[in-house]
Amino acid sequence: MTKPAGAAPAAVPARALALPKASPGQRIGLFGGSFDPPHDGHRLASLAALRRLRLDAVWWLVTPGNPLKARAPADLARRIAAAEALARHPRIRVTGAEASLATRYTADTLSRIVAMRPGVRFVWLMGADNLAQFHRWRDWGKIAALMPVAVYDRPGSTFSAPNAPAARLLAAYRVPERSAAAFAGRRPPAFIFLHGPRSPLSSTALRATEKSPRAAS
Ligand SMILES: Nc1ncnc2c1ncn2[C@@H]1O[C@H](COP(=O)(O)OP(=O)(O)OP(=O)(O)O)[C@@H](O)[C@H]1O
Ligand SMILES: O=C(O)c1ccc[n+]([C@@H]2O[C@H](COP(=O)([O-])O)[C@@H](O)[C@H]2O)c1
Repeated sequence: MTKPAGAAPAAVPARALALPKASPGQRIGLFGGSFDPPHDGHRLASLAALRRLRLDAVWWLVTPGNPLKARAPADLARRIAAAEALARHPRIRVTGAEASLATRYTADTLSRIVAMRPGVRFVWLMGADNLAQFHRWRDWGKIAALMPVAVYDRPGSTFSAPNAPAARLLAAYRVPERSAAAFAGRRPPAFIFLHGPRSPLSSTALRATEKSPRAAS
């Protein structure tokens, strides 16, 4: 049932606010996103990263809000619940930990996560569209210095992403796809562009096709 406009945000369950556990040496992909709503494109990119980068798990970091997006996303509890329902994979973990860390910018979030889970080999994952604006993120160079960055191909960004300002600046650290299996163990900065099956899905398109109960009847 659709939530009435103006309803108070639902509470995020405590288990979803805690940072997941990981052991030193484990390889964890961090996939930050609005997930508003989550879709199979998120799942496709996550499963490809799990397999190609030989990750132990991918954590979906459902953000309280992308600092570059003016539009506020749907409430966090709903997005987390939807992401959990969609992920359905033993190695994909959905977390709202960024909200409890009370960080707004990814560089700050990742600094905290690295400090809280010493010895874990984290990789920052993002779709190719985000690489195009990565140079506009706060302290993006700090992110690249903190952990290897893996970019997954996405329709509309296949050819533009490698020419994005951040991609040019990271070009000297680009690792060929044939070395993907050892990528998570590399000392940052390291950057890889993964190609594979692409999904045309986007949250923007899904929001546009969402029907109100009145329109659906
Ligand atoms: N179809 C897709 N293929 C590859 N990566 C994707 C795809 N959809 C989203 N991503 C990546 O997933 C991460 C989270 O994206 P997000 O939750 O904003 O979804 P989105 O579909 O891009 O949403 P929106 O249309 O609202 O911007 C980003 O790194 C984004 O690049
Ligand atoms: O830190 C920043 O400056 C920054 C700017 C834009 C986006 N991000 C993060 O990038 C991730 C993807 O965002 P989105 O909205 O494209 O799903 C999400 O974790 C955001 O918080 C971070």
